[in-house]
Amino acid sequence: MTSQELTEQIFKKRSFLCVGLDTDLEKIPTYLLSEKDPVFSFNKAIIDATHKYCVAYKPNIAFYEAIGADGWKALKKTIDYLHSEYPEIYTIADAKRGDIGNTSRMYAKAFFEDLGFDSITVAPYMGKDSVEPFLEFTNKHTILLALTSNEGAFDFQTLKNGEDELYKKVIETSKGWQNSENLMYVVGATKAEYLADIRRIIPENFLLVPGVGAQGGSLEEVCKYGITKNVGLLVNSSRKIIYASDSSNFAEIAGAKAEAMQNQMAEELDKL
Ligand SMILES: O=C(O)c1cc(=O)[nH]c(=O)n1[C@@H]1O[C@H](COP(=O)(O)O)[C@@H](O)[C@H]1O
Repeated sequence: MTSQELTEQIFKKRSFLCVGLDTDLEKIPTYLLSEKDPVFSFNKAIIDATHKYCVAYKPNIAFYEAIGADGWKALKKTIDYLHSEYPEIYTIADAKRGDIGNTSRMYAKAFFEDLGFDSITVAPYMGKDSVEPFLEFTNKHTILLALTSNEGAFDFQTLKNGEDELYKKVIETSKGWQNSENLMYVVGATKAEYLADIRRIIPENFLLVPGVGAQGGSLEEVCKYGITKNVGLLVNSSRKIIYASDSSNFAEIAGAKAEAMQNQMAEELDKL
C-alpha cells in the first residue's frame, strides 16, 4: 500500500489508529487456551471487533517467536486473514530487524515476500547498507527507529553527536539513502514535544507513534506537534485495547476502546 492510499484510508475511516497485536498467552482470556490455535482465535476476534476503527495492525513479532513454531503459524494465519478479509488494512511487522546487507535481505524477504507485510520496523544502528535491502522493496515501507518511547531512549538517541542529537542525525542521514521516500519513522508518544523538531527535518513522512495508552503518551500532544495536512501519523495502542477485558466479551470491549480512540482521532482530523 502506498503512503497516498494509506492517507486515503485515514480520511475515509476518520482514524489513524494502529492496533498492536502483542498477543500473550498469559494475558488472553483463559477459556481460549483450550482452542487449537488460541493466538489466532484471539487475533481474529480482536480484528473482527476493531477493524472498523483502525487503519493498521502491528503484530509485534517477539510475542509470536516466544512460543516457537506455533507462534509463527499463528502469525501467518493472522496476516493471511487480514489480506483476505480486510485487504484495505495496512500491516506492520514490528520486528526491529537490521544486520549486514546480506542478512537484512533475508529479513526483508521473510516479512515482505513470504508473509506479505506492507512494512517492517528496522533498527538504524548498523547504518545504510543494513537498511537499504529493505528499501529495495519499493512497494513497501521501512520504518526506522528514530526516537523510541522507552526510558533507555535517553541512553544514546538523545546524546549530542556534534551539533545534533543522534536521533536527528539518524533521520537526516537516512534521507540520503536509496528509495528514502519509502521510509517512515518511529517516534514514541511519550516524547511528543520532540515531534516539532522532527517535523522540521521530515515534514511529510509518516510517523509510527507507539506509547499512547499503557505507556502514558497523549494523543492530543502527539497531534499538537506531529500531525500534518496529510495526517502523517499512525498512532499505535496495544495492551490498552486488546487486554481491556479478559471476559468472554473481550473483543466487544476492545472494539469499544478502539472506537473511543477513533472518535478522538476524528476530532483531531476536524481541526486540519
Ligand atoms: O516499534 C514499536 O512499535 C515500538 C517502538 C517504541 O519506541 N516503543 C514501543 O512501545 N514500540 C512497540 O509498540 C507497542 C506498544 O505497546 P503498548 O504499550 O501495549 O501500547 C509494543 O509492541 C512495543 O514493542
